[in-house]
Amino acid sequence: QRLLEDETERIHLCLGCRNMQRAEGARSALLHSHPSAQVDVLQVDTSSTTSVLRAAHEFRLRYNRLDYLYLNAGIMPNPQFDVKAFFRGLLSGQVISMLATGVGILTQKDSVTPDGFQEVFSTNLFGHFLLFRELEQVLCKGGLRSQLIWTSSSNAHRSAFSLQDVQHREGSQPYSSSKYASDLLSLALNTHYNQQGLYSSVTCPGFVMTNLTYRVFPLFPAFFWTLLMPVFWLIRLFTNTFTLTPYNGAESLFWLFKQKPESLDPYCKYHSLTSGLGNTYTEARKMDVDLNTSEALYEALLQLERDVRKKLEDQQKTYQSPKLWDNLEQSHTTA
Ligand SMILES: NC(=O)C1=CN([C@@H]2O[C@H](COP(=O)(O)OP(=O)(O)OC[C@H]3O[C@@H](n4cnc5c(N)ncnc54)[C@H](OP(=O)(O)O)[C@@H]3O)[C@@H](O)[C@H]2O)C=CC1
Ligand SMILES: CC(C)CCC[C@@H](C)[C@H]1CC[C@H]2C3=C(CC[C@]12C)[C@@]1(C)CCC(=O)[C@@H](C)[C@@H]1CC3
Repeated sequence: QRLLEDETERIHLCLGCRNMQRAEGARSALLHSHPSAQVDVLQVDTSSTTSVLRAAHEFRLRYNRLDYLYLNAGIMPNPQFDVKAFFRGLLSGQVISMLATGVGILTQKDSVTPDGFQEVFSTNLFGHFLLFRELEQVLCKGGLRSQLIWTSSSNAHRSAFSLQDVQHREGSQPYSSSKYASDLLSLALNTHYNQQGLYSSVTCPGFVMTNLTYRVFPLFPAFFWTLLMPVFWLIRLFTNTFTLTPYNGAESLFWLFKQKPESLDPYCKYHSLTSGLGNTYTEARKMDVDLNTSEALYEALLQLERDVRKKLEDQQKTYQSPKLWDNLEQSHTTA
């Protein structure tokens, strides 16, 4: 919606969604407000490697150029709200930081996908990485610039992430770990791809009322959140991270669309913020990331990618099934 409202650009949108019914709903809503817009849909489930490879194949058949890839899909499954930690936080000097980041008051219960990956890691990070790798040829094309824009979070925290456990099999904060990993990966992608005209950035939409946040209290009806709105507007006087609406949350995603990518700082996260008076703006904040860790994560993801390709090739040989996508056998082993 924010992109289509920008009348200075004539854009062609492709919505990558796992649920086609919802995708068609989103498409119809966009066409209703922008009847002459070009909006396509493409089925993709970022938690499934075969779905990602199939979607990328379909994308390459349909289009020969991609300028912006918004990597937004994300989950925070089975969130557990730690009431004690919340009240401890309220009494401490850290209230604002706790409300802005949610660090320390939320844990999640993760599961394993049929591919054998942790679901949060696969959905929030690895599926996007694989999609990007598959779309490299349409992104890095003909000396033109292109941008990857990750929806990360201020919940991303170094303490939740471990290079020894990149999928976060062991801990109880897979969401924070996956978002910290996206911050690291973005830095590594800038190191490896800027020369080819590809730039990567991370954003945080702030605290937005969406299905993801409603699930924090699954037993409460939706109007519970509406009742809390005056409390949230009050909190907004003390922290600018309560953007609350998806429209406000998308501020930094749109802002990045308008920037020259080479002017962006690879060590910064771009935050959507809303002032006490309700004015929304974007602010760059330095991330707690370093080159060595980002490189190590990048290598680990490349290895996982090789494993996925090998497994699929073996499956195809065993069952002699026809190839579903054309460049599976292409070597992606060099980085
Ligand atoms: N809400 C907030 O306060 C914050 C959100 N974020 C991030 O913003 C992003 C959007 O979340 P938000 O809008 O809040 O949450 P929602 O749950 O409302 O939306 C998540 C979106 O991701 C899609 N999605 C989930 N899993 C997959 C998958 N496996 N394959 C393809 N699409 C998938 C969902 O599709 P479907 O419609 O089929 O469910 C949905 O459209 C996430 O990355 C989240 O981590 C970051 C900071 C704060
Ligand atoms: C009942 C109380 C009056 C209000 C409780 C509010 C909490 C449920 C929210 C306060 C800060 C919120 C928050 C998130 C989830 C819901 C809260 C903890 C996130 C963790 C959601 C996902 C993100 O990526 C973070 C940036 C959010 C940070 C703030």
